[in-house]
Amino acid sequence: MTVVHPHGLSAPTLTDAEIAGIAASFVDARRGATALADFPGPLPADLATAYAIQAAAIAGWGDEVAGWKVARVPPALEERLGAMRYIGPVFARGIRRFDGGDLSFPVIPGGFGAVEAEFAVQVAADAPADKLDYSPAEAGAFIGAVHAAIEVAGGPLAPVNDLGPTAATSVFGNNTALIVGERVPTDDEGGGTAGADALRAEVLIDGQSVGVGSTAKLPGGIAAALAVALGTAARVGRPLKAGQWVSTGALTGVHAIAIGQSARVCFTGFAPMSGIAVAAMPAE
Ligand SMILES: C=C/C=C(\O)C(=O)O
Repeated sequence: MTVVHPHGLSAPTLTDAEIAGIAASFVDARRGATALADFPGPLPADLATAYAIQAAAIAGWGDEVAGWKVARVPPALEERLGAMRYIGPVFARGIRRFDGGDLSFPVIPGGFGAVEAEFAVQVAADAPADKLDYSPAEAGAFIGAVHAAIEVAGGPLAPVNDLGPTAATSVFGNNTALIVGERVPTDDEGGGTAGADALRAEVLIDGQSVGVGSTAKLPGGIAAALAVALGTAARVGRPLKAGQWVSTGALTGVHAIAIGQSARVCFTGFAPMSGIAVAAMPAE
């Protein structure tokens, strides 16, 4: 497996052989839809090493990166990791448009699966490769549209959430899929987020409410999350492209879901998005 050191980050603290071995384990497990009971090598101590593993796994997976998920670093770990958020790839084959019908949420048996109510931004313009830091105001210029969305989080690594953000970043960012729902109207049909900020989201699992929330749960709001995606994607050598999607973080929490359970994700005034968690199939 090819290992490259992302040019915009500090040098990884694991060897190239360790990075390649861990990435290969993640690619094999995802391809075979088989679970991993533990991290398949030394757990990275820092996000730069986790991104090097993620980059090798992306290269080994072989699908187009069509967007990124942005996730929170738990506040207690922010200082040690030097970040409030991390990102992970959303692959082209993992993006689905909600058409009003029943959904399915793939979960690897024995792995980890979760659903999250999120807003997904469609990127308005190609980002420059050499700009590595963005303010939320600068990021706002890249917002083409905002849609209600569901992140299907998870993957093969069962204890991913206990192991923390370096594990989640390494294992494809702990993302399985992104379901893009209705577009949120804005006054100018451009890049404003006021329409999204006014909405409330709720997630129900097996008919029971497990969380309510809004963009008030996103520190700095949608534009701040997008700023992290813009900067970090450039740092790992994959600057955002027009048309890509960025899911901007959990509005109501990370809601674990087991195969056979149902989830319903509701945004104020929008048609609910409902589906069942199903066993992920091995990739062809
Ligand atoms: C399991 C993933 C976590 C997120 O997606 C988040 O914090 O938004």
